[in-house]
Amino acid sequence: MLLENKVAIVTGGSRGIGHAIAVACAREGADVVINYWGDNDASYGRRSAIDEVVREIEAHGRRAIAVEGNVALPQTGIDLVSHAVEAFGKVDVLASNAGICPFHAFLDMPPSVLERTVGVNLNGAFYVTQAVARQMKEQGTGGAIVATSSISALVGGGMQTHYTPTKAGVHSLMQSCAIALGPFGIRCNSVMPGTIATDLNAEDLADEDKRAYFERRIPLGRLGAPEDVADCVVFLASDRARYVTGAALLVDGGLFVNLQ
Ligand SMILES: NC(=O)C1=CN([C@@H]2O[C@H](COP(=O)(O)OP(=O)(O)OC[C@H]3O[C@@H](n4cnc5c(N)ncnc54)[C@H](OP(=O)(O)O)[C@@H]3O)[C@@H](O)[C@H]2O)C=CC1
Ligand SMILES: C[C@H](O)[C@@H]1OC(=O)[C@H](O)[C@@H]1O
Repeated sequence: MLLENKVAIVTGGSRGIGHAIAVACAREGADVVINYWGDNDASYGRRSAIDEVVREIEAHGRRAIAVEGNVALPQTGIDLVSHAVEAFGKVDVLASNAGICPFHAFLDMPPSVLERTVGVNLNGAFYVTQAVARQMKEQGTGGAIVATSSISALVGGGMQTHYTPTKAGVHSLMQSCAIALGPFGIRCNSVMPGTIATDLNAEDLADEDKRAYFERRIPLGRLGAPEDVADCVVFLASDRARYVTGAALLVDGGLFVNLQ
């Protein structure tokens, strides 16, 4: 098992890619602290979603706790670490994954949409990474941090002008943290998913033409599944990637390179 007896924190673990990461970590032998938020209209019933993640982790014979909290707030990272240490004694792995992408046109983008997106996606990744890295440094046994960036760190989106810079920022954050934290044996990498079918883009991909366009453009011929990303996160979090830090792994079925 790749993460035997490790303790992992996964932000945004109630749904989509984070759900798959949390379960993959457990399958590979880790106990997991799952963060979620649920502060939106569509979030009714999220508690049952997180309960299901806990059940799936326990079915792998591992322990799980769910911790509600908005990652945009510095205190949430601190709380996640406290809960992990109290419940499991340490933190070995962080999957900084929570993110939002409220599609919006550029010219009439309200400041509130920009600020919320930057707050959750970029500031949130910073605060949680900082809190976890402080704990890992104190433990003195290194650690692995894997952030969910995106193919959108490398290419644009007309309805994502507030979002793509946050994903470039997350990638850059991992590069700089690799330098800052390397001396403590803490590795920092990112995954860059392409188009993965989740709640984040369900509405966007309900457009049959758009969905068909992606399926045609992706050389492997299908949209990604959350598990495609989760397995790569587990690899980067594991000792198999012991000499990998500051790297970004595209998980996109070949979408990025397919110009023509
Ligand atoms: N889907 C895709 O094609 C791609 C996604 N990504 C990135 O992957 C990550 C996960 O996305 P995906 O699984 O698709 O999205 P989902 O919408 O399916 O899940 C988002 C998760 O983030 C949580 N979350 C949202 N806001 C906050 C917050 N303020 N504090 C804590 N948790 C929060 C949600 O919690 P709750 O359930 O409580 O609302 C949920 O668990 C994001 O960072 C996204 O940018 C990158 C590339 C492609
Ligand atoms: C939400 C989008 O469909 C998804 O998010 C990303 O980061 C990818 O670039 C996709 O556009």
